[in-house]
Parts: sequence; structure tokens; C-alpha cells
Amino acid sequence: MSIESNLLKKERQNVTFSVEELTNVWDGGKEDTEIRRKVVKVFGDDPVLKSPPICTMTREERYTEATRKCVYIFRNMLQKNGIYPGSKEFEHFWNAMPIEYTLLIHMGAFIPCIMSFGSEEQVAKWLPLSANLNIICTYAQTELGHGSFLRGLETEATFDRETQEFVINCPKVSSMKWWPGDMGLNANHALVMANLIVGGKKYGMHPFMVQIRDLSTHMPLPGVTVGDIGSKMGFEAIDNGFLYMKNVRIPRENLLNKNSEVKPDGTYVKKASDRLMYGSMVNLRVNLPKSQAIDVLAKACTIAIRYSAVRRQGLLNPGGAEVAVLDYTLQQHKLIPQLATVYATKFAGEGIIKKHQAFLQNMAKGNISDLAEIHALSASFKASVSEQCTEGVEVCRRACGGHGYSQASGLPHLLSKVTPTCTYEGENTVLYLQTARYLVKCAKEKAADLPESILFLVQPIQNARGNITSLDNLALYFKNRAALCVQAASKKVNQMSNKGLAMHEAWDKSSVQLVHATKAYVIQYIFDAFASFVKEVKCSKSVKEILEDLCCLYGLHYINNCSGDFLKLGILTAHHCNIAEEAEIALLEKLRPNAVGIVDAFDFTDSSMESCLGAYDGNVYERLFDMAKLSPLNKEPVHQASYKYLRPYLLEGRDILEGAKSKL
Ligand SMILES: CCCCCCCCCC/C=C\CCCCCC(=O)SCCNC(=O)CCNC(=O)[C@H](O)C(C)(C)COP(=O)(O)OP(=O)(O)OC[C@H]1O[C@@H](n2cnc3c(N)ncnc32)[C@H](O)[C@@H]1OP(=O)(O)O
Ligand SMILES: Cc1cc2nc3c(=O)[nH]c(=O)nc-3n(C[C@H](O)[C@H](O)[C@H](O)COP(=O)(O)OP(=O)(O)OC[C@H]3O[C@@H](n4cnc5c(N)ncnc54)[C@H](O)[C@@H]3O)c2cc1C
Repeated sequence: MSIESNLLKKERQNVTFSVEELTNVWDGGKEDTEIRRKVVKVFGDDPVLKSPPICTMTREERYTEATRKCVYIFRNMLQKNGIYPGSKEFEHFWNAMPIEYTLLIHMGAFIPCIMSFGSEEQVAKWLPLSANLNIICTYAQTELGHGSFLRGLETEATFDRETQEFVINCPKVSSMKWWPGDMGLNANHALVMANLIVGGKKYGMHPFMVQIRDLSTHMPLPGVTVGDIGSKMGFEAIDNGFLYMKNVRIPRENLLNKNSEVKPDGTYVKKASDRLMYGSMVNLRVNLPKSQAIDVLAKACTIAIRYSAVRRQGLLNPGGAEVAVLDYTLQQHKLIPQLATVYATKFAGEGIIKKHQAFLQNMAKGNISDLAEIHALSASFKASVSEQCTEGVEVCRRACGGHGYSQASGLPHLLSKVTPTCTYEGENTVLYLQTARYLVKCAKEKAADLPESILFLVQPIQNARGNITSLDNLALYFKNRAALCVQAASKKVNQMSNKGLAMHEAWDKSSVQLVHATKAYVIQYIFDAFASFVKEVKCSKSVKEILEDLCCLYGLHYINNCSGDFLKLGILTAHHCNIAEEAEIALLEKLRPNAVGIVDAFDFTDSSMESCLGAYDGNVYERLFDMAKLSPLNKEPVHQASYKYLRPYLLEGRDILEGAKSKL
């Protein structure tokens, strides 16, 4: 056993709580842990799902491998292993997925869309085909020229009454669809968001099923220009694509018509609120943070904390032995708050998923009264979580020094996976502004007209009592701050408008304060949800203490990072801030001996991280060396480029050096 493995073993001996029990809490119960492990094992044991490490493959190989494995998973493995939407197995399915995948937009975005936009007959037609991969369909909304401002989308679907068809056109280069996942190479259909035009009248964005490739040859159909958009910052395996359509004709029935319809005579019939057109985005904003951001940060924490426990660098005591970098207070200050973020966002996210499920049940009965609340909550939650996790992964990466820059650490891959969560499914600033709209409206309402989650906005500010670092008091500081920030931002909008500015100008001039207020709102939501979870969860005292400490740390770390705000608003005094700073440092010291145990409790397999720094056994140096040997650049002892470009000068060097030697 290497020295490094021994060091991790010792760390594990010092853990003061049951790692298995914390794993159960993380998974949602003992039974869930068993199911997750079963799913992970089935996938992990299957030889078909083995691939070379991603950092040794080209982009083309990564796309090919990911497609090969995902086709196998979706066609052969899901049904066979009882993994279907709604099952417990499905909830844990992400943990078993290969490190890179394709067909995600088809499975994760298109399928939910067909279910929310399609009529019963349309769902009956398209759902089995797509579930069996008989068709591959992308979600094509964003265009080269527009992504955020959906009313600016330019693709048109014009109704031709004569032929009972829609004619799809991208009038300009800027109107071509650009970015959709699975679209470049795999998809033969696209769910295209286009402006509906009937009899010269525009009806706004509607969803259309458009076939883009031939069903037998997979060649693009006439009028269709489609391909991959090229190399990106990450997502090398995914064929994000472009799609340019010129006079592409589709049958009238291909307008997904659950919410609105065009009759054969051209009559437009609206069956439900326009806002439900945005429903698919709410669905993804609620569901993607866990797998695409929170788990990514949890993996980064696992890698950085295990590595920091084995990496020896420098001395704490003059004359003493070299210490693990995790023993430095500053390293703890970087990494342990990231663990707190993982827990806070995961448990707050579960609350939002439940709220969304309740909303969907009500919607099925025709009641969409909670739509504004769930839209505001999901938009700001997705924005805040993606931001916190992206920052957190970069902190973890840099906390691993030079090795964190190596692909072999697994951290650059995680960073490039989490970064676009700040952009896709709604650019974060745009989403914060959406929530701000709702908050400003709520601030003007009477308490009786507001949902419970937002009541604090209009209630009198309460003073904290007793220990300032108690979870109750921390929750109160966050609520008070959110209420005061929202009121201040609303006041600014009103003042600007009273000065004579048009409302949209007043809004733009107040937008810095509006986004700030929204961030305050969503952080109070996350903290409150995590604190409530910690209070209610049934577990042993030792595990509860870990959760309480993480919750307290999440609150204190946030407050200490923006204490100016709390001071400015009169919520905390300088004395309070000093106490909060010391309390955070004390918590770091307290949590340090359990840090490895806490990341072990995430229970990630080594193969799900592909990290030389983060493997369970801590054998970092051997793994780094072994991985370097696999680099394609090391295939031959001398690379062709050296022969081709360097050799003449090296030979000159040889002659000079050997000449000098013979003169000696
Ligand atoms: C095996 C599979 C498992 C599946 C698991 C699930 C996990 C899946 C994981 C997938 C992971 C990765 C996939 C990556 C996917 C990426 C896909 C994409 O990126 S698709 C493209 C996404 N694009 C956007 O999100 C665009 C963002 N822009 C907008 O949302 C809108 O344009 C805008 C709302 C910001 C502005 O539009 P505008 O027309 O100007 O609207 P108004 O601002 O005037 O608002 C009108 C009105 O509507 C309300 N509104 C807005 N949005 C919504 C909504 N979503 N829901 C409900 N209501 C909404 C808004 O509040 C206004 O209301 P008022 O009362 O008038 O204030
Ligand atoms: C990896 C990845 C996968 C994607 N997958 C898909 C997909 O499958 N299907 C799909 O349709 N799309 C997809 N997209 C596109 C994605 O949804 C858009 O990029 C996203 O919605 C942002 O839009 P945009 O690119 O137009 O940014 P822009 O809106 O142009 O943003 C540029 C800047 O302008 C700012 N800005 C914009 N509007 C405002 C405003 N009102 N007030 C203040 N500031 C503003 C933004 O904050 C940002 O700083 C994907 C994108 C990525 C990166």
C-alpha cells in the first residue's frame, strides 16, 4: 500500500460518524441507497459500457463512444433493469450514466416537451417512437441571433391552407437554429420553436415537429442544412448543431396542439394560457440543477478533499513533519464551504421538485395559479445553483495546485460541464430579472394574496435573539436581508419612474439592485429549506451534528463573504460580523477530521469521476504517472513532429556540442 493510501486510511479511521448513514440521508433513505447501488452496479459491471479514459480520446472518438454507449443504455438496459420514468431506479439513473453521454436532449428535453405540448394522439404517435430511439429528436429553440429574448426568434411556420401544411423558413442567417444538443449529427427530427403565421397574422412562438433527415439514409432532407457547430469549451461528446430550413413543408398535424391549434380552414384556436409554452423550460430548470451542477460540485469536492488529505506540502510547525494541505486553515476555508453548498442546494432543490410536482398535478386539473411562483423560484434557483456550483468547482480545481490543471485530475472536465449551466436553459442574468419581476409585484401585494414562500417580503422585520449563529437567527438574517433588498430595489424602480423615466428605462436603471435583491431572495430560500430539512431529518445525533454544522457553515460563509450588505442594511453590527468570522473558522476546524468521511458519503465510484487525484484509494502519484503513459502523444518514443521540424536544429546542436567536446 502506498504512503498516500495509508494517509486516506488514517483519515477514515478518525471519522466520528457513520458514513453509511450519511449516505442514506443523502440518497433519501436506506432503500434508495440500495436501489442506487444496484443501478450503479448493473451499469458498472457491463463490459459494453467500458471505454478508454476520456482524456486520452479525440473529440470524434468521444462522440462515437458516448453515442455507442447511450444507444445501448436506452435500447437495452433501461427497460431490462426496470428503469423507467416514475420508478425509484430512474431517480438514481444519473449516478450510473457514463462520464459522457449523448441523446440527452432527446431523452431529457424532447420527451418531456412532447408530453407537455402534444395532444393525446400526438403523444401516442411520437412518444413510443422516441422512447425506442426509432426517431431522434432535438429541442430547437435558440437561434444564431437570439437565445434569451424569445419574442425575437425569427424562424417562421406559415400555414398553407391549400396543402394543409406549414412551411418552415429561416429568413436570415441569424434565424438558423444554433446550439441544440443531439442536432448536429444524431437527430432526424427537431421540435422547432417557430413563429406561427396564419393568413398573414403572427401568433408568436409555437412548437412544430419537423423531420430533418431521411429515415433510411439519414441524409438531410431537401431544404435542410444541418451539422455540428464545432468544438466548444466542453461537452466534446455532444453534437450541438446548426439547422437552416428553407421552405421545409410539414403536415398541419405537426403543430403540437395541446395548448393551441390551427383548424383546416385556418382558424386559430387557443386552448390554454400562452405561458404554458414556457412550461418545458420550467421543467428543465427544476430538474437539471441536481445532475448537471450539484453532483458535479460534489464530485469536485470529493476529488479536492481526498487529494488535499494526501498531498503533503510545507510545515505547520517549524521542525515538524510535512502536513497535508487540508490541515491549513486556508485550504479548509476554500473546500469545506463547498461541501456545505452541495448539501444546501441539494436539499433545497428537492423541495422545489416537490413543489413542481404539486404544480403539475394541479395543472392537470386546470389550475395554474401557482405558475408565477414556480417560475420565479425555478428561474432564480437554477441561476443561483449554477453560479454557486461553477464557482465552487473552480475553487476545488485551483485548490489542487498544478495537478488541478491536468485533465487527469478530472477537474477541467467537471468545470467545463458545470460552466454552461449558467447559460443554457436561460442565461442567469435574464433569469434573475424574471424572478425580480415577480418579487417587485409581490412587494406591492397584501399578505393575504401571497404564497407562503414569499410572505416574509411584506411582514414586519423581526429582530434576532440569543446566539447569533443559531440556525433560526441565520435564517432570520437572510429573510430580513431579502425583504429589505427587494423593497429597496422596488423603491428605486418607482423613484426612477416618478422622475419621468418610462417603466422599461426605470427597470434597466434599477437592474443591478433588482438582480442583487433576487440573489438575496433565493439564498434565503435555499438556507431556509436546508435548515428546515436539518431540523426535521430523522438520523443519529452524530450525523445530525454534521448536517447542522454544514448548514451553519453555509450561512456563515455567505454572510462573511458579503458582510457589507448586512452592515449596510443594519441587520448585523461590526461586533456580530467579528463573531460570525470566528464562528466560521471554528466550524472549519471542527469539520476538518470528518471531511474525507463526508465526501465518501457521496459514494461516487472511481469510474464516475475518472480522476487520478480523487480515487478512493488515494494512490494519486501512481495514477498520474499511469495516465500520462496513456497519452496518445507518448505512443512512440519519438514523435513525428520532432523528426520533421526540430531534427535539423538538433543535429546542428549535436555538431556544435560534439565539436566543442573534441576541442577539449
Ligand atoms: C433520461 C433523461 C432524464 C431527464 C432528467 C432531467 C435532467 C435533464 C438534464 C438536461 C441537461 C442539460 C441539457 C441542456 C439543455 C439546454 C436546453 C436549452 O438551453 S433550451 C433553450 C432555453 N432557452 C431559454 O431558457 C430562454 C430564456 N428566455 C426566456 O425564458 C424568455 O424569453 C423570457 C421569459 C426571459 C423573456 O421572454 P418575453 O417574451 O420577453 O417574456 P416576458 O418577459 O414579457 O414575460 C411574459 C410573461 O410570462 C412569464 N414567464 C416567462 N417565462 C415563464 C415561464 N418559464 N413560465 C411561466 N411564466 C413565464 C413572465 O413572468 C411574464 O409574466 P408577467 O405576469 O407578464 O410578468
Ligand atoms: C452547452 C449548451 C447547450 C445548449 N443546448 C441548447 C438546446 O438544446 N436547445 C436550445 O434551443 N438552445 C440550447 N442552448 C442555447 C442556450 O439556451 C442559450 O445560449 C441561452 O438561452 C442564452 O441565450 P444567448 O446565447 O442568446 O445569450 P444572450 O442573451 O445573447 O446573452 C449575452 C449577454 O447579454 C445579456 N442579456 C441578454 N438579455 C438581457 C437582458 N434582458 N437584460 C440584461 N442583460 C441581458 C446576458 O446576461 C449575457 O451577458 C445551449 C447552449 C449551450 C451553451
